[in-house]
Amino acid sequence: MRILDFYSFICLSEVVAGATQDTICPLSPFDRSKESVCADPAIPHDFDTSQLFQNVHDENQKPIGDQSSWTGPEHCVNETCIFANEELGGGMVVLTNRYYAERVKSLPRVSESDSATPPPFYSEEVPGKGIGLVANRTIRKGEVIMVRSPALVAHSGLIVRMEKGAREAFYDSAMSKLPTPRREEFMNQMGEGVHGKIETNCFQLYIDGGKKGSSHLGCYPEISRFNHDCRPNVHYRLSNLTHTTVAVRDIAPGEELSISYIDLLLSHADRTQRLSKWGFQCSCAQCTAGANETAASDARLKRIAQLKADLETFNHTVVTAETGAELVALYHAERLDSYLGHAYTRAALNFALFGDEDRAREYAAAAVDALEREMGPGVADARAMKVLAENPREHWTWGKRRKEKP
Ligand SMILES: C[S@@+](CC[C@H](N)C(=O)[O-])C[C@H]1O[C@@H](n2cnc3c(N)ncnc32)[C@H](O)[C@@H]1O
Repeated sequence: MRILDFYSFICLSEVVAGATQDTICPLSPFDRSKESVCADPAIPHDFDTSQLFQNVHDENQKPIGDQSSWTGPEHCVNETCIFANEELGGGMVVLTNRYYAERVKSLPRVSESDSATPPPFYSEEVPGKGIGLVANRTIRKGEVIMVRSPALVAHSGLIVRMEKGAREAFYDSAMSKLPTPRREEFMNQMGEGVHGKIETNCFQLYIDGGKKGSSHLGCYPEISRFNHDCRPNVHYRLSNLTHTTVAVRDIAPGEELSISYIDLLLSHADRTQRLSKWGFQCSCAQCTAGANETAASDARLKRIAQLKADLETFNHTVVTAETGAELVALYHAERLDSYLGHAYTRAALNFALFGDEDRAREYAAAAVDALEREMGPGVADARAMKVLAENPREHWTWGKRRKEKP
């Protein structure tokens, strides 16, 4: 049995480029190489509207805006139409078919008031990267920086398939539905025309939990000013349509705020190749380090991949109680601050399997702290780790099967 099978009870989502998997299955903003993780692009044409609210309707959650504040469908090209809401987050347009529009309308409302106020950053030109966000005060690890709803949500497949001329007119019409400040914010983003801005700045979302054809792009104009760093100091998560950014380490005044656009566990060569698809060469400290440092980092990343594979195999004799601790130490050495939740989780479970009570408690408590920062307060994975931290001996993994090597 692979240990991953029972991890999946606890870790509902695997870390995918710094995001969590939810009603929307988010990937990195730009990392289209991972599309197959969530869905393939086919659109459900015949759908039963009685099923629309099945997964997302919750009596206690207000849907995303008053239904009457939505306009559309308008300007339909084949099945793709414009739906707009001037009230939400300063204005939102949704370019999709009727099925997904209904899903979007039923998602919970975003509470932008959870953002840090006044903003703990300013924007300025950063050498070699265009505009970026810079801290205007110390930002503490765990602080929520921004909570935002998108200005534009577009069905990736439908937009790509649209004939270019029709698409331009469609975009013009969509932009006209946004209130002027929101439209200006959107149009100020990097990229040529609306399509270029979508390609450069938007995050991949999977409405409908990754079901076939549910891939959309969500554009958050303020978030799009975050530059990429291979060892970012800010983590983002997407839940429903809400984009939340959180500091993963203390950030000093004057330091640039960064997120990652790609999977951070890739080697230097793979990261470079991945980022080149979006037309830039990464100038972060990790990518511009000397040859020796780059080789040492790549060696650590290789070892991380090996340890993760070993830990996933239930009866693996290579694994000792210390394997998880080594994994966590490597994550720290690599400054993978946005991925610590799962590293600590793996280590805590491994200590429990070996019957080491103190270390299971210690690592499970650290996992709770990291998971809540990365995935949000009270997330199921963190709750599961809390149970382990409180009483390792009662945990179902306690002392099970895995034995120290003689
Ligand atoms: C989402 S935008 C980020 C904000 C952008 N700098 C601006 O002026 O609006 C992504 C673009 O920023 C630039 N960029 C982001 N991170 C970078 C990095 N680490 N190194 C070099 N350029 C970067 C690239 O041009 C990239 O296509």
